[in-house]
Amino acid sequence: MTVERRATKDELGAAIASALVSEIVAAQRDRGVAHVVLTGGSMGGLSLQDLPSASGIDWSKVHFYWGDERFVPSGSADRNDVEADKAALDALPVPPENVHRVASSDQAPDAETSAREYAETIRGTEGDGMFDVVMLGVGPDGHVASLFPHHPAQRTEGAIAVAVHDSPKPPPDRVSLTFEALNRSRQVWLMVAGAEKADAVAAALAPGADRWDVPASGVHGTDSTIWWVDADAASKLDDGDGSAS
Ligand SMILES: O=C1O[C@H](COP(=O)(O)O)[C@@H](O)[C@H](O)[C@H]1O
Repeated sequence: MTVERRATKDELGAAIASALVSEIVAAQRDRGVAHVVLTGGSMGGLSLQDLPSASGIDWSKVHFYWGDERFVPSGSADRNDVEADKAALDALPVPPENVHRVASSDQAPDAETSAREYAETIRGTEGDGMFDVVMLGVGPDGHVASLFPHHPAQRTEGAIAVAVHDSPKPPPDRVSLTFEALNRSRQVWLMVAGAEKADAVAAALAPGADRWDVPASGVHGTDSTIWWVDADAASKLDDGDGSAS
């Protein structure tokens, strides 16, 4: 596990965006194709800012997914894919069939159907659910994707995606990748900026942290786990080894 610190949110976003381009290039070099999971929230758009100007990427060999999605109508400002479209996807020559969106409330009768369809899509891609990079925002309560503290959806086993109801953060109905699916990624990046997240970062990185209490503590890449934090989010960590002060 590595903690990558930058002074400001903008510097953090720039560093992540540049690293993402490098990882897509590396995945294509090593395996011919890149599978990247996007996030919504405050870091979602910033993490994608370098993609439109990136060189050396074969866009026909990049697949995009989302770690979670809000179960609302297509095009709603609440959808995580709307922000990603604006930030980068609209400007990229990625084949639409490589952009694996979670079905919205006008496309699926309920979040359970949407989650099932999303899982089938993921299972059917070349990566077979093995992602190269999963990018995750972290909420002030320590949630990642739509896996919230003490919410039963966290405990889903044997599934790639789960319907989430009664989310403590609106909107209440969502679809999320499960811990099992998130943890099949080569790299997991947790991206956090702001003083209001400092307690969550410290709690997630504290020895013995329990994912039931702090979901962000329960996601790990098979190759690496990187906590990308700005100075405010890192303010309750000690001198940089990742443990809480
Ligand atoms: O609801 C969500 O929240 C998290 C964190 O969002 P932030 O605005 O506090 O950064 C986000 O990562 C997730 O994708 C989203 O659905």
